[in-house]
Amino acid sequence: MQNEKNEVIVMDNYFTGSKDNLKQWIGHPRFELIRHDVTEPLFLEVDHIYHLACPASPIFYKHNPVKTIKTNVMGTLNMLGLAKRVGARILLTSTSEVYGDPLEHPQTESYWGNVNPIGVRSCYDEGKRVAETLMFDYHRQHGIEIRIARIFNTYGPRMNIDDGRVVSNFIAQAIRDEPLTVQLPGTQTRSFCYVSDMVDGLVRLMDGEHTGPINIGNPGEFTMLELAETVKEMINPEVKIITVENTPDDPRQRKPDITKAKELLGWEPKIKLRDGVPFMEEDFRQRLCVPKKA
Ligand SMILES: O=c1ccn([C@@H]2O[C@H](COP(=O)(O)OP(=O)(O)O[C@H]3OC[C@@H](O)[C@H](O)[C@H]3O)[C@@H](O)[C@H]2O)c(=O)[nH]1
Repeated sequence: MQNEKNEVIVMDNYFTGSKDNLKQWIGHPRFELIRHDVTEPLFLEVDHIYHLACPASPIFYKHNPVKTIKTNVMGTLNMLGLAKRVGARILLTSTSEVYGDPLEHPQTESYWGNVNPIGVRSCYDEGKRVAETLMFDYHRQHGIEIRIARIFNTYGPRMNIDDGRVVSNFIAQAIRDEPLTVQLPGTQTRSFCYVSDMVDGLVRLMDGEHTGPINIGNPGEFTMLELAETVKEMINPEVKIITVENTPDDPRQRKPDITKAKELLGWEPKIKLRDGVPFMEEDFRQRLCVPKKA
């Protein structure tokens, strides 16, 4: 895929995305960039649609929950309408949040989840659940070719430094000599996937024969205290770790079962957290203009 001569059209409303991350492609003969909000219809001729639109950091998606659910419902309807009109294959990036606060561990794709329908996270987790429903209804009713990835926590260079998710927060805090803020109780777990592994999984899913849903995530599981200790040890052994209040409905555990991804896509993550953190540290140090201490 990477070396194919595809023409790529990127659509972004820049609510959380940045032009800076795209500037290297501007002017490329096979690249186009459109400022557009997915909640409005779009008419284009395409054969593959990667539907990734939606803020993914809890602080951003909770900032304007009505807009978040519109993005998931109207945005997905608009992209499915486009897929139907031009006969394109469409991939939805769903989320591990469809499992809510899971009572099964690790999470397999057949688990239906434990989700609060009226909570502060519902705009995102219920939004992505209805987006999955829309995908399957268009598939069954109109024969649209669909792919659904359930993405687990992902991190990597060029994330917004103030994104608010835990890996970027801890790395930025360690670089700035600020205490690492572990939200209570600190024993909650997450499994972190490096961005290049994630992209590889999404491309394999799009190009393969299986609709999904398929979990794409790294099964290496950490408590938030362990993550803070790891970042402290790797970036700034002097930094403090403090505990702070958590937010409602924070899932207590999360780890993908990736048997399906391995068997159906031949996909497995390659980069462990300890290998990925230094890449992100280097990028954040450059952007924050804080060189590594000698
Ligand atoms: O500074 C922080 C930020 C977060 N945390 C904790 O770290 C854990 C992870 O929180 P994040 O905000 O990074 O991400 P969450 O797991 O809550 O949500 C994410 O889940 C999977 C994706 O689909 C989405 O990107 C996002 O919704 C939570 O338990 C949170 O309480 C901290 O301890 N300190």
